Amino acid sequence: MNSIAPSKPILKSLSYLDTTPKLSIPTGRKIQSKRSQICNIKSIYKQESRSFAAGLVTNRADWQTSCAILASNVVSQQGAENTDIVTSVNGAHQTLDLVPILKENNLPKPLSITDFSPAPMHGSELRVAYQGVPGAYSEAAAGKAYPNCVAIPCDQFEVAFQAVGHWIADRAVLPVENSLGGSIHRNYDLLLRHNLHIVGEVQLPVHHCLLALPGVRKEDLNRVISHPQALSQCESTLTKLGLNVAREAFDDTAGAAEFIATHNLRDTAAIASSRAAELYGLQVLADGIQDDSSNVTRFVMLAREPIIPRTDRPFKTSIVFAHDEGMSVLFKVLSAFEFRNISLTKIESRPYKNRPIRVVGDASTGTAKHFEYMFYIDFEASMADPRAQNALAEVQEFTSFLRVLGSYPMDMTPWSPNRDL
Ligand SMILES: O=C(O)C(=O)C[C@]1(C(=O)O)C=C[C@@H](O)C=C1
Repeated sequence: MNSIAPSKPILKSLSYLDTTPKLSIPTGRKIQSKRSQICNIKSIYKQESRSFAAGLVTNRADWQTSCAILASNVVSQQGAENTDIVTSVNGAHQTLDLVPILKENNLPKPLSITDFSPAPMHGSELRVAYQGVPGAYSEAAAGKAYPNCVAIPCDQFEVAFQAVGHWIADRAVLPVENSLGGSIHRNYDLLLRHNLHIVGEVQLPVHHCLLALPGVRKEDLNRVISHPQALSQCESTLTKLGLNVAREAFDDTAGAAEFIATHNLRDTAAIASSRAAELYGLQVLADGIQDDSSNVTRFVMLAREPIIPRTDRPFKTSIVFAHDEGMSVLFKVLSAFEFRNISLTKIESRPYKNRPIRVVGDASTGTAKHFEYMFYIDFEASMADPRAQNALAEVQEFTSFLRVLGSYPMDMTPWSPNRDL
């Protein structure tokens, strides 16, 4: 997998574009507001970088000429699509040539909303958008899903969705659920708001490390920063390590590592991958700090077009539905699957009160409807399977709104907690 990026700095944050009506509050901030103990130090630094970046906004020609495919070879490209190449991402650590300052690097800068007007030229490689910076688990997931892809970092989940919608990328690979931290709600909401299709899933074993600048000891730390999911996946271990220090949320794990290196923070550690340590010149203070060794994140692969469902291999189908009369419909929907012996693998509900949805009836006239909740269900059957078709025909009768988000091959890759260590 390669990475693509403009070689000049670009605006990283959607907060810079607050006047753009389409955009909502970035996920990271939303989570932080719920976690009052977590304050985002990054915002302070963003103020500085705004004025810095303002002078460097790239134009179309700039963007196109500066787009470079960097042969970063972030994950091994050996093996076919289904081989588990995550091993090399979370692999055993080599002795690092530790440099106290961040090396001048050619790492890709995240795609931001400002990059959308110019459509960059591209070759035949599949361009895959992910949220985060190089070294993020999402980048590893993109490499696992599409081993020969060009990975495009995006600063927000929303940007990754839009990158596919605007043909900047061909696919997006985004996390939806972690075995310890639970659902990534933001992506459920965005699945509904955007018209992309789920074309696959990939399960990524997540092996966290505690990273700090070379020479820093655990006793020097006042703060641990990372993605909120990563912080929650390591909560008990941090306490066991005696790190009862402030925990602060960051947009992504690798971004937290990069931040420490860029700002030479000797009192701060990041939770991130060993690859992030290598990329940003940090040392690994503790290895495998996730609270459970079988820590897995499930990612979905998104495309503009759906794939044709098949029955010659295990498929999963994801749907979202709602009904105007509250939750009572849920029982009926579940029985439509139970009656046909179809197993459910996931059920999620999201409040949806303040956003009307346009429901098109038989006469093709749209009516704006308000629903209290959206329900998301994944079930183990292909849309080519008559059982699934009959179940959905029944679900459609019970509900006011139903959308198939995708019918796609299940990730059957076997893995064991120790294999990626
Ligand atoms: O921050 C990263 O490295 C990510 O790829 C994001 C993310 C997430 O959103 O859950 C992905 C996998 C891990 O569960 C932790 C963080």
